[in-house]
Amino acid sequence: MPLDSLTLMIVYTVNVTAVALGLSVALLGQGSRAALCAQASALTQAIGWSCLVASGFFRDTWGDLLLSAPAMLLMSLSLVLLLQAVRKWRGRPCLPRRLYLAALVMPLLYALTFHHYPWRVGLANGVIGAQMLWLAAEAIRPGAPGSWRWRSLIGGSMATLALVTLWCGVLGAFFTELYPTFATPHPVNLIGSLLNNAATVLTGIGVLAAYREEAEAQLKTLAITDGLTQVLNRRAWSERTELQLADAKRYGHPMIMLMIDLDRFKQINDRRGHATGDQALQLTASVLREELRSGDLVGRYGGEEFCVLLSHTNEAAALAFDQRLRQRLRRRSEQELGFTLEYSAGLTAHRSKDTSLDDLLRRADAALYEAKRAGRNQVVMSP
Ligand SMILES: Nc1nc2c(ncn2[C@@H]2O[C@H](COP(=O)(O)OP(=O)(O)OP(=O)(O)O)[C@@H](O)[C@H]2O)c(=O)[nH]1
Repeated sequence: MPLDSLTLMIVYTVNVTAVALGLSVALLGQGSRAALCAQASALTQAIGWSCLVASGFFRDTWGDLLLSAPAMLLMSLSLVLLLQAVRKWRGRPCLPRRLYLAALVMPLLYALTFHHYPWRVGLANGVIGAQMLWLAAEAIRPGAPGSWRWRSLIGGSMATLALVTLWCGVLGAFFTELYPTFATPHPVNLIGSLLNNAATVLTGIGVLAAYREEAEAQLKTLAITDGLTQVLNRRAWSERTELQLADAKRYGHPMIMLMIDLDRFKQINDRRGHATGDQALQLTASVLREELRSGDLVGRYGGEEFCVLLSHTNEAAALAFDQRLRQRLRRRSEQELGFTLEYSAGLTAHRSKDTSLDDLLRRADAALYEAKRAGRNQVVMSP
């Protein structure tokens, strides 16, 4: 029995609606902007296809125009939304808002040229096919985050659909008698409908896989980050420092550890409130991040105590770093908090006979204690 193009399209519309509803149930309220874009994309696509199939029952009447032009708008919009989701998942900047307006241009031209079949079919399929190609390229392009699993599902589906859609456009524009309506039982329509069905399911799975990856990455970041200051927490800092120290031992790089403790922090809390104390900690972390180089490590070691590992650094450079840090913290705290933040620090260099991180921590801690005892607001180097 030959395949019936219209039935395939109706089945496809049911399928795309089911995927859209399924994604909404699975992802709604998960707090990911990319997942929200992907859900909105699936819903607009489902409504768009419903309009397009319905328009087939009003061929060449006002009803046809009133249903198929919005269908083009929704399909184009759906691809822009999925493109935004993929870009977010790949850590790329969002596209400008005017792109959403650009999605209006094709449906407008489609409506204006509605009575010129080759034009409108060529235009609509050409633009939608090009959008699919862009989306496929964005998913597949190397050099940005994202596992090959979801990228190949979304990229592969979009690339395949782009070819079919562009081919429909060529047939409609240049071989109109072979392709008089989108429901013509032409092989490209039949194959297109089957591929659309498969691609919708695969894209839906790709979206779920991308969201899962995003959620996993967020959990990993949460597990290693101090919630208040956004620097490494004690465990993550210690683990990474151990690795760097092992490297330093093997290759003989100079390494410095600096233990920093804010001065009279209890007074700040008592006099200005805990919220100001928290702001002071956040400011200190921000100043530390600004001063550090990419290979250095900073972690929150305790309440108002930070540990810094300066790699490829000798004592003189570490003392210069301490001076810069002190000045910047003083300037920014006066500007942003309205009082001066100061700290004491203990500094020690990595030695070849150190057996573990604890050896450095012990010396840095003793030096810090000396700095406090000597009147605070200074750095003491371990002998
Ligand atoms: N606001 C705020 N305070 C914290 C946090 N963690 C620890 N603290 C406070 O930090 C203060 C540390 O006080 P102390 O150990 O006496 O140290 P200090 O007042 O800085 O005195 P010195 O170190 O001798 O200069 C305590 O009052 C803690 O409650 C935090 O996350 N937020």
